[in-house]
Amino acid sequence: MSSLTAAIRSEGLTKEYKNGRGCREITIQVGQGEAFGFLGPNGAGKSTFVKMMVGLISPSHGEASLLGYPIGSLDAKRQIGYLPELYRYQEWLTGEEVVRLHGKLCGLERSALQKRIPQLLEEVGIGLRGKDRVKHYSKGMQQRLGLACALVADPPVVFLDEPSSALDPIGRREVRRILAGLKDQGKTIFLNSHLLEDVEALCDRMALLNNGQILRHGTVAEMLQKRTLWRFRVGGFIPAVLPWLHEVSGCEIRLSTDTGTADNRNAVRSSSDSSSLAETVWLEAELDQEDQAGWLNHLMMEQGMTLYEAGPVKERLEEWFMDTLTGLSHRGERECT
Ligand SMILES: Nc1ncnc2c1ncn2[C@@H]1O[C@H](COP(=O)(O)OP(=O)(O)OP(=O)(O)O)[C@@H](O)[C@H]1O
Repeated sequence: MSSLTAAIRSEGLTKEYKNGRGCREITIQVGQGEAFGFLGPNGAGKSTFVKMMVGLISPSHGEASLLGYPIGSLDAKRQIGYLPELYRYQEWLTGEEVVRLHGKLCGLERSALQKRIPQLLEEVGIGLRGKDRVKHYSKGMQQRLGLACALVADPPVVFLDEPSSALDPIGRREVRRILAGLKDQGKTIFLNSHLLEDVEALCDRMALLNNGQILRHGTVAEMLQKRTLWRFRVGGFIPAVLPWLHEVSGCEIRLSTDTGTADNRNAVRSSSDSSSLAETVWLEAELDQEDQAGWLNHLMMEQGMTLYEAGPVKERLEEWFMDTLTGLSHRGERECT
C-alpha cells in the first residue's frame, strides 16, 4: 500500500438507527502514523462511527476505507486492533488465555504467541497477573487486558474507544505512555475519549462531534490557539504607560488578571500609581497580526521596560470543549434521562 494512502478515510458515513439517532455525514481522513482524537459529549455518535469503521455495524449510507480497503472487508479487518468501549472477556479464562484466543483468531502461530503474550501483558501492566482468571481482575485490569487483545496482532491501525475510562490516574498515565510508544512505532491511532488531556497530549488532529455530526475539526494546535490573545512578561513595568501603549500601538493592552502571580496582583492593585515595579508582570494584548508583538516590544523598550517572555495564549482543551458546546442543543444521553 502506498504511503500516501490514508489510514482511515470516510466520506459522508452515516448510520441512522430506527429511532433516528446515530451519526451523520462523517467525512474524515487520517494519515498513516497520525493520532486522531474523536471528541464529543455522551451520545454524540462517536462509538457508532467506530463500530462502522471496524465492521461491527453497517452504514446506512456513505463509504469508508482502512488503508485503502473498504470497511467491513476481511482485508480492512486485518489492519485493525480494536478496544471497545464496553468490553467483557471470558471470566473463566486467564488473562494469558484471553490474549491467546484473540491472537489465534487473528491467525497468529502458537510459537509467535508464546513469545508475544508475556511481553504484551508486561507492557500493559498486568504481567504478574497473567495466570489469574479474568473473574479476579479489577475493571482497570480488564481494560488493560483489552488493550493487549487490541495489540496482539501488531495492527497498523488501532481504534480505542475510551481506553482509560476505568483506570486510576497512574494507570491513565501508563496508557498514555503506551499509546505514545505506539505512535512512535508509526501506528495510526484513532482515539475516542472523554479524557481531553489524553487527546491533547497524544493527538495531532481531532474532530468534535455533536448530535451525530462533526461540529469542528482540525489540528489540536489550531483548535487551542486563541490567535488574537498574547501575553508578555515584562520587567520595569510602569502602569501609567498602558494608555500610551494602547494609543500608539492601537492594540488593546492590559495587565493580565489571569496569571495569579503576586507581582501581577500587586501591579493590578497599584495600577493607578506611576512607580515602576522591580519585579516582572504579565501583560496581555489582543493582536490582529503576529508582527504587532514585535512592535509592542519596541514600544515597551522605549519606555524602559524589558521583555522576558511573549507568546500566544493557548486555551486548555477542556475549556475549548465547554466553550464550543455551550449554547448548542445536545440531544444525547442527558435528553434521554
Ligand atoms: N443500537 C442502537 N439503537 C438505537 N440507538 C442507538 C443504538 N446505539 C446507539 N444509539 C444512539 O445513537 C446515539 C449515538 O450513540 P453512541 O453510542 O455512538 O454515542 P457516543 O458518542 O459514543 O456516546 P458515549 O460517549 O456516551 O459513549 C445515541 O443517542 C444513542 O442513544
